[in-house]
Amino acid sequence: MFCPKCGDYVKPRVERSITPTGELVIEYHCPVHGLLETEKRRIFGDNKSRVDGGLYVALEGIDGSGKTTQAAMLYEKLSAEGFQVVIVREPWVPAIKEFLYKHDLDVEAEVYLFAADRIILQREVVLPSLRAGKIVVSDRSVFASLAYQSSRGADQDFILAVNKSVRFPDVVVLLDLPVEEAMKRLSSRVAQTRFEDPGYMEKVRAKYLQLAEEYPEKFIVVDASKPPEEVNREILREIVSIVRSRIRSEPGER
Ligand SMILES: Nc1ncnc2c1ncn2[C@@H]1O[C@H](COP(=O)(O)OP(=O)(O)OP(=O)(O)O)[C@@H](O)[C@H]1O
Ligand SMILES: Cc1cn([C@H]2C[C@H](O)[C@@H](COP(=O)(O)O)O2)c(=O)[nH]c1=O
Repeated sequence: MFCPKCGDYVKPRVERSITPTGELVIEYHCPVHGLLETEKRRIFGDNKSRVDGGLYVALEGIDGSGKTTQAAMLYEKLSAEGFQVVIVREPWVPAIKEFLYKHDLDVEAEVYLFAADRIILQREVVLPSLRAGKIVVSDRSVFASLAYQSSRGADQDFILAVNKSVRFPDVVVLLDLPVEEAMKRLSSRVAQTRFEDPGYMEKVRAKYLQLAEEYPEKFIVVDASKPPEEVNREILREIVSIVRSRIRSEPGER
């Protein structure tokens, strides 16, 4: 892509996001001079395929592992395949998120706040969407609490007990990435959170890999250091094969 400020072609950094009204926004950034071009696409199509009981897919991984990027790509591809897809993100409630980011809390208080936020999100969006046969792609889930808060010393059984009324995802895609690589990716961000400390992230990464062994029926571990399209192809292959076994088509449709 051409950058007028560089006066040359550059390999852009691509950021994808989804607006609440269902538009896919793709931004192309020059690595030196920032935003070059914004592309907007409507991605709500005539999607009729329902998945029996819905499918709750969580994207997990340390900060900067590419969850948001992959969520947007999954939305785009699964919608194009004719599925109804809903994207959500934890933390969900802005006031809870702001409080958690601002204050260095006692870890058990942190567990309660993340769980309260999750319960609100599930009642408001996740559970009704699953009942309607939609695919819910969630940027983080209860497994984030199991990885992050236990890495700060919270007991795993305590975290499970606090989250006892929470629905667990059907599938957890763990985007596994070395911390050094994640920190490089995050360095271009203006605001970094108190959670993005390399030593802490090493513990969190190890905990996620341990959880993948504890819950092998749920976890798909993906090498997130590959290019985004390649990572997405791998995730999509797994999700589509699960979804195909659960499709409920409307009469006269696919
Ligand atoms: N596979 C990839 N290879 C290289 N860069 C990537 C890849 N995936 C995402 N990125 C870039 O890394 C940065 C972080 O990605 P993204 O925001 O998707 O991560 P995240 O896991 O959602 O982070 P956070 O948990 O902090 O919100 C972005 O600049 C994104 O463009
Ligand atoms: C759900 C959840 C999240 N966290 C941490 C993990 C991240 O560092 C932040 C969320 O940041 P993001 O950039 O918006 O993904 O919160 C956590 O510690 N425990 C949880 O349960």
